[in-house]
Amino acid sequence: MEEEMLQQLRSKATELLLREEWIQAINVYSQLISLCQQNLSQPHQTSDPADRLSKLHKSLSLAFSNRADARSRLRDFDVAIEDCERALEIEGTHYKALLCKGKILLNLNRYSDASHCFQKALFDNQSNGSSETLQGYLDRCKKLEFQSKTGAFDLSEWVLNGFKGKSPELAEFIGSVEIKRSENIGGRGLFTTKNVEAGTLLFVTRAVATGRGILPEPGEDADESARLVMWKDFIDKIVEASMKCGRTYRLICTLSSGEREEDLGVPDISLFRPEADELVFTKEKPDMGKILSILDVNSLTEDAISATVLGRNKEYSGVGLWILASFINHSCNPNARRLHVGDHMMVHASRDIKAGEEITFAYFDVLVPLRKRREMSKTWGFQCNCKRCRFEEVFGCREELREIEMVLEFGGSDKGALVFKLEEWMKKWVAKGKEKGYLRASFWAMYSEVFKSEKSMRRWGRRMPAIGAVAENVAEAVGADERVVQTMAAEGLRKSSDGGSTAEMERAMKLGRGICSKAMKKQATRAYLELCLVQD
Ligand SMILES: C[S@@+](CC[C@H](N)C(=O)[O-])C[C@H]1O[C@@H](n2cnc3c(N)ncnc32)[C@H](O)[C@@H]1O
Repeated sequence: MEEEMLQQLRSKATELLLREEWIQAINVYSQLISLCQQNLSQPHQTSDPADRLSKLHKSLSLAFSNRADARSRLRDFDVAIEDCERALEIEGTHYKALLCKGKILLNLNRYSDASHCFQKALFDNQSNGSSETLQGYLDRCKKLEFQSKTGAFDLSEWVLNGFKGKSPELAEFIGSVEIKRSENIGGRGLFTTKNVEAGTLLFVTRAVATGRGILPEPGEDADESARLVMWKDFIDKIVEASMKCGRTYRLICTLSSGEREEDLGVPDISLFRPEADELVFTKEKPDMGKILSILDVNSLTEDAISATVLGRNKEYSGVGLWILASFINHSCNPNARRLHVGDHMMVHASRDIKAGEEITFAYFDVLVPLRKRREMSKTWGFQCNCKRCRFEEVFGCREELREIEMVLEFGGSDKGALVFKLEEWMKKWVAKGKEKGYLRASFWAMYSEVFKSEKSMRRWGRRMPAIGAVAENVAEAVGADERVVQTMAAEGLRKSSDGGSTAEMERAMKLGRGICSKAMKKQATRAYLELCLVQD
């Protein structure tokens, strides 16, 4: 009778599991678990009590590990791991429980803990015939653990194959960075702990959640509702992740909700290392209001100017929450950029950064004059307080710059003449290297137009600094930018096809590091830059 009831529940649960009806399967496994526990606590008249106990224990451990599997499919990792632990308390090398726990830990980026589970599972009798699968998981753990310890990522093959196939699997990685108070900008910010070269990866992090969709052109009727659907989906996913994972919610709560940033605590960077946390799961009921205001301040869109989305159809728009990246402040002379690969964000230096310098990226376009940047930072809810803005605040009142802005706004003048004038004024004002870079960046649109026009170059080229020098100066001041590198690479490609110098191409390649990061080797960087030129 006892066995009959257990068997009925087991068959029903297996069927639900096979049909991938996870919630119902979890319910039936919960009933099975209760029944096993009840039976274990009640003595029973039987000819072989030891055999009965052993069968009940087997049923119980299997039920726990199957419920863990169903829970993990719903990404309910905290409770799924608890189930694995309970199965393993009964049977220390339970194959299914170890496999499930290993997969969850791999998903939580705890590579060495996951590896430990897969190793142990290899020794279980039931692993016969599955050693290849386990070896596959062990190889993945090894590769990801290496990436997470060294920051040695390589996207070259994928880039050179034209982003065909699945995007490469990436580990999470935290390089030489720390969170500190930002004296210059305010609130907290992310800082380097040693000198880093342009292209160096600073960290790689996976989104808590993303929302993606194909949005109609801005202004079209359907635009607003498509955007709302994407945001709603994104917010729902964040709330779900906060409810299911105590650690995720705790980390989200370290972020700014935009108020009194100066009073917020400064979390230690180790908090963000997945392996640093003990597997102790305390649940807190997520506060919806708090989550919404945090998302308001910290959500990032993938199509920002300092971001490059690799390997996805450009028509897709995406929004996401990447926790560590949320500590990065905006600057109009940024020194970092981000690459998006699937749900991972790879943040790298877009120019050389000194130890102790704040890491910043551009929330909005910084290749525009101060007045435009002021408007944009206002829509972000802050007044930019960066070094470049402070410098241009003083220079910005110069009548000569106003004149250029007016002409640019209303059009009509020879841009070559304007560039020439600005260059002459900068000489008169004795502007230093970085300062020249700031002003050239502010008026990049006009420089670019001139460099791209053969007619303008014939007329003004000899009286202006070369594209290579201007581009390097701008990149030194505001970090490498795709548009600047593209203008230089275009000139390089044009000259090389004429059989001329490729010095511009070489310089573009050097700056390309600041765009592509060291995760792309030389050939891949070149292929990527050429691809950008074709698409331009
Ligand atoms: C994503 S958070 C950046 C980290 C934040 N400072 C913190 O302490 O958590 C964005 C917020 O930081 C502040 N912020 C970022 N860049 C800034 C800038 N250039 N000038 C002034 N405030 C800035 C604004 O309050 C903005 O809403």
